[in-house]
Amino acid sequence: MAKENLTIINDIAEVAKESVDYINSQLENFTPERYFTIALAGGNTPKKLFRHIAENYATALPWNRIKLFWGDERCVPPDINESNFKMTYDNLIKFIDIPPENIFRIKGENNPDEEAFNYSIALGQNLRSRNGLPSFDLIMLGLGEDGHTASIFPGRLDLFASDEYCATAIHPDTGQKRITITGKIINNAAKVAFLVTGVKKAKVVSEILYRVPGADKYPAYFVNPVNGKLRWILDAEAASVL
Ligand SMILES: O=C(O)[C@H](O)[C@@H](O)[C@H](O)[C@H](O)COP(=O)(O)O
Repeated sequence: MAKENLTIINDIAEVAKESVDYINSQLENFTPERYFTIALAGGNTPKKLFRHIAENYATALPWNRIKLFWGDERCVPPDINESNFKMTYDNLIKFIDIPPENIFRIKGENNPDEEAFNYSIALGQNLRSRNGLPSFDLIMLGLGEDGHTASIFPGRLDLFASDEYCATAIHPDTGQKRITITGKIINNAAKVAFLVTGVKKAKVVSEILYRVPGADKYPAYFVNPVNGKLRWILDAEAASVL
């Protein structure tokens, strides 16, 4: 892991400012009709980041030129707390002036197989094509203590070889049905940024970053954008055994 791909933060404000500056700098170089496409992470870690952006940068981004997607979603209705969409809505979307047509919710309440297919179509229709596959401008990923990312869990490394853009998955502990983008889509992004906090993630972060033997059991180990950039953004606790 090249050290320049690793940032240890003291405050989520650093990530918020860097994210806003990066998206604006990219949009400055895009043709006027081109959108910035981003796949957001779910879970709890993004909450503080989203809320900081909502409170400090709600008008600092041209939301009409940004399309929001998710890297994964739980197969639940969008109005319950388990929903990654609800988490994003409550902490970001409800505070920003983004056109509804720029929000591509994974409809987790629908039939998972059908929705995975429908979301794959949406990716193909809305993302730039690179290497013959849809390419996000930015994918934000979280990391589970078991080394999963998006909803690619241990034992499902086949989702890094799959030619599908999206797939269904099952949370190994809860049995919860999920829909996730696949490894090829993740690794076809222009930029992928892990945001990981907390001491509970420190061991898996260290094993992945230092490629220790056996770390290839972790799906996140295989995140390495073919033409893009990979960033690990950690707080001091998550970086505590590096
Ligand atoms: O739907 C999800 O839960 C996420 O996409 C998942 O990949 C998450 O990023 C990790 O499980 C970390 O979750 P926390 O941020 O809650 O630790």
